[in-house]
Amino acid sequence: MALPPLAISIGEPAGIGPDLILQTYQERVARKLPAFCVFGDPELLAARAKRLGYDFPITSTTAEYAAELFATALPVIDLGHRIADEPGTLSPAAAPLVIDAISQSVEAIFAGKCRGLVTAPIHKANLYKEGFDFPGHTEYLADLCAGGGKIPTPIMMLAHGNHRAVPVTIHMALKQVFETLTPELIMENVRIVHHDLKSRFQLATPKIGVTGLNPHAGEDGTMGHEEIDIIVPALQQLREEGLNVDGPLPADTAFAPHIWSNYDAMIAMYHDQALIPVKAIGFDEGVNITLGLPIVRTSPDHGTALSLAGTGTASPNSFLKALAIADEMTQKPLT
Ligand SMILES: NC(=O)c1ccc[n+]([C@@H]2O[C@H](COP(=O)([O-])OP(=O)(O)OC[C@H]3O[C@@H](n4cnc5c(N)ncnc54)[C@H](O)[C@@H]3O)[C@@H](O)[C@H]2O)c1
Ligand SMILES: N[C@H](C(=O)O)[C@H](O)COP(=O)(O)O
Repeated sequence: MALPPLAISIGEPAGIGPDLILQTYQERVARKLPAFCVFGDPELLAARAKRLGYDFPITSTTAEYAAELFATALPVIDLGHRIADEPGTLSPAAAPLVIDAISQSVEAIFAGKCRGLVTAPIHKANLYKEGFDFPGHTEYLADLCAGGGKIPTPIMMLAHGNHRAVPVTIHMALKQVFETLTPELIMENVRIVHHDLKSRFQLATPKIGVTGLNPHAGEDGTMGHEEIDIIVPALQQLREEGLNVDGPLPADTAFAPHIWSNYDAMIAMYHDQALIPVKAIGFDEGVNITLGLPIVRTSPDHGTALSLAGTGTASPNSFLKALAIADEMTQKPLT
């Protein structure tokens, strides 16, 4: 039996998401891509396709028929929101489309109509203006996956090949990081990463590095106490549980490729500590993978790149990698 399609949420319509989706569909045969359907606005996609010179059909359908249609037309689940094709120009009116695309993709996955989600980039500030109450996809997806009165803890993992990095605190102001970090939060993150590396990446005995927070991992408490008070106790407890963890590693050297390569994942204390290395070694090829959820979700490692939207010059590489990883991950049972 044919696999259900992957869901793609359209992302910010003024950004490069629609361009990348169209370019990816155009390359479906050459790259032997898996079937996917877009949750979005078919008219917007048609207008962007015309602007970019693509002439394949774009058809409104339901997720059930998308895989069958995929060979002949780009299948779009029409969410009923009409947005003008104005690349580079943000409009708050796009927020309902962007948000519904994510939520309805998740609904289709839970209903077994789609098998995993690749998200095109959203413009976070544009959504906040319209009352979107989540810092990003990662936190919104956790909320959508809530069950039994519990919201799962989502983990943001950025991966460039086998170089994987995870921030313990995600989308928050730097000064909030100090109040948020606790041994419990670090342990919860490490346990989820350990679990998902085993179950989703077939790594039987994951080796995990954990960075410090302060310069030189605190230099024995002379440059900050979070290592001694928070990180070391967390690592001790995790070792007692049998996890293979090293740290606190000074964050400035932890991501040197010869050190990072010793670990299946490097866990850092805040967003930029973890994301800068992945984006620096290959902005074009990094993929954002959400762990800790009962669904598979991947995303390119870049944002909306408003100035490139509608120009046809945005690189599709990270988006293609995100699609490939979602395809691979959804062919193995999630445990
Ligand atoms: N997954 C997501 O939804 C996601 C990820 C990152 C950023 N964002 C959002 O995107 C918006 C813009 O963020 P930003 O400017 O910091 O980052 P950005 O990734 O959009 O752009 C950073 C730089 O990289 C370039 N760039 C980005 N993607 C490219 C591609 N595919 N090909 C060639 N060049 C590319 C841009 O032109 C720009 O110079 C923000 O609202 C941010 O929150 C969303
Ligand atoms: N922090 C991510 C990045 O910079 O690549 C990005 O904002 C995406 O976050 P979500 O996947 O939570 O939207």
